[in-house]
Amino acid sequence: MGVETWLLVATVVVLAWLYSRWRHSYWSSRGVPSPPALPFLGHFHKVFFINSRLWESLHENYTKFYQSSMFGLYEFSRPVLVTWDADIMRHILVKDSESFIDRRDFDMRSGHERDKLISEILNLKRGAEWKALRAIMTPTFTSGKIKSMFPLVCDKADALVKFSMKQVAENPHMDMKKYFGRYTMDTIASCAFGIECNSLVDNDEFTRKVEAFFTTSILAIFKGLFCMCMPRLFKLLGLSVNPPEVDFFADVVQETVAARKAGKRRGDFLDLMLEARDSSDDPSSKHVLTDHSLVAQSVLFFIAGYDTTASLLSFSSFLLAKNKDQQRRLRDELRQMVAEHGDITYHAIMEATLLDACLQETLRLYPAFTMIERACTKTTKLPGTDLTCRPGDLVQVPVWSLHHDPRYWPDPEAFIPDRFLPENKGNIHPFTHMPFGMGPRNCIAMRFALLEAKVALAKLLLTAELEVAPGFMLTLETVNAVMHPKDGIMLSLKPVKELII
Ligand code: HEM
Repeated sequence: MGVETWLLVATVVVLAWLYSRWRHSYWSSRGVPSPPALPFLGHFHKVFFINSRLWESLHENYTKFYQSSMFGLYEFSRPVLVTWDADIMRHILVKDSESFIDRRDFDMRSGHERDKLISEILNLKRGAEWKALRAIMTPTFTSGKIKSMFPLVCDKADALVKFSMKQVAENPHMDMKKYFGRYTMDTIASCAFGIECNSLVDNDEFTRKVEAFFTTSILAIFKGLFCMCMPRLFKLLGLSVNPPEVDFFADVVQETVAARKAGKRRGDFLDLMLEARDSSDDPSSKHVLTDHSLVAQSVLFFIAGYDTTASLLSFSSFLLAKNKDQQRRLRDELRQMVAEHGDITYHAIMEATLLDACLQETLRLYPAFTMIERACTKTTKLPGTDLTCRPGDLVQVPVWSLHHDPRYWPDPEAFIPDRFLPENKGNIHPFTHMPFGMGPRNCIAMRFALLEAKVALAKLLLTAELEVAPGFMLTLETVNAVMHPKDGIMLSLKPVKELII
C-alpha cells in the first residue's frame, strides 16, 4: 500500500474515532454520569446478551452512581438511561406509560418464516398493535379463568411429586430444576392447549426442544450479531435468528388449532383466546389476532411458561432446603390448611400467606428478569430533571439492584419471607419489588405462574423434606435475558413420614 492509502486509512480511522467520541458525549453534555465507554462499542460488550451475568455490571454502576439516581450507557452509539429514581420509574412504567409503551425493537430482518412468526409475539409487539393484542389476551388470564385451570394444575403437580419420589429410590441427589421444568412444560401444554406431552411420565421431547431457547450457544450469539450488522447478507443466506425448535412448537400448535376449528373445545387458554377474539366488540380483533398471530402467542406460552416458573420453583426449593426453620414453618401452614379445608383447594392456597411470602421473597432474591426496559414513543421531559427522552430512547430499571439494596431490604441477602407477610407489606418501598414488572406492560401471566408455583411447592413440601446436596453451590446465569440456576439445583428429598415431628 502506498503512503496515500495509509494516510487515507488513518484519516478515516481518526474521523470515525472522533465521531464515536462525540456520540459518547451525549450523557456528559446532559450532566448524567456514565462509566468509561470503549470507542465504537460503548458498553455493548458489558450489557448485551453476550454477558450472561448482566445484572452484575448494572449493579456495579448502580452502587457507584447511587446518589445520582441514574447513569447513562451506550450500546454502540445508542444512549440508554438506567434509572432507579422512584418518580421517574412511576412516570415511565405507570403514569405516562403511554409514552413508554414499547420495549426495544428486535428487528428480525432475516425475512425467514420462523423469525416472522416470533416477531408476532406479544412481548415484541409495539404501539397500537401491542395494545390491541394485549386487550384480546388479557381476559384469558383473569382470576376466574385461572381458577378453572386449578384441577389441571393439581394433576400435574401430583405427577411431579410422584415422579420425584420415584427418583428418590434411585438417586440420593437430584437436579430438581430438570423436574420442575418438566412440570411447567406439562402444565402449560395441558392448560394452554390440552396437549398431554407427558414429560413427567416417559417423554422429554418437549423439554429437550424448549431448552434450545435457554442454552447459551456461540452460534446463536454469532447469528444475532450477524443479523444485526449485515441484515442483507443474512437474509440472502436464508438464515434465521431463532432456533429450528420454533418449528416444532409451531407445528404442534397448528395441529391443535386445526382440531379446535373442527369443533373440539376444552376450555383451555387456546379456546379462551379464540373466544376472546370471536366475541370481541372490536371488528379489528380478527386482524389483530390472526391465525398466524395465534400460533405465535401459543409458541410464546411454551417458551415463557417453561423456564421462568421452573426457576422460581428451583430457587424457592433451594432457599427452603437451606433454611430449615422456614421450611418447617411453611409445612406447618400447609398442614393446617389441609386440616381446615380437607385438601389443597384453590381458595385455601390463595389464602396461604406464608406460602405467598416465601415465593415473593424468592423472587426478590432471584428475579427472572434482572432488568426491565421501556422504549420512549413520544418526546417527554422526565420529572424532576432537565432530561428529555426522544422516541426510540431506551430507559432501563435495574430490578436486581433494587431487590438487593440494603436501604430498602435490611440484611438483603438473607431469606426472610416475613417481609412479605400482610402485616409487613406496608413497609415495602414503592418500586423496589418488581419481579413481574410494573404497569400496563407487566407480566400478563403473573397469577397463573404464581398459582402453578404454589400448588407444586405445597404438594412437594407436604410429601418430602428438602435438603441441599452436599457440596452443591448455586451458580447463576442469564440466557435470553432470563436468570436461572446455571447447573440446576441439586437437592435430596426425604419422605416426610420418616420425620420425627
Ligand atoms: C415466575 C414466573 C414469571 C416471571 C417472574 C415473569 C416475569 C415477567 C416480567 C418481569 C415481564 C416483563 C414485565 C415488564 O416489562 O414490566 C414479563 C412479561 C411477560 N410474561 Fe412473564 N413471567 C413469568 C411467567 C410467565 C408465564 C408462565 C407466561 C405465559 C404463559 C408469561 C408471559 C409473559 C408475557 C406474554 C409477557 C409480555 C407482556 C407484554 O409485553 O404485554 N410469563 N414476565
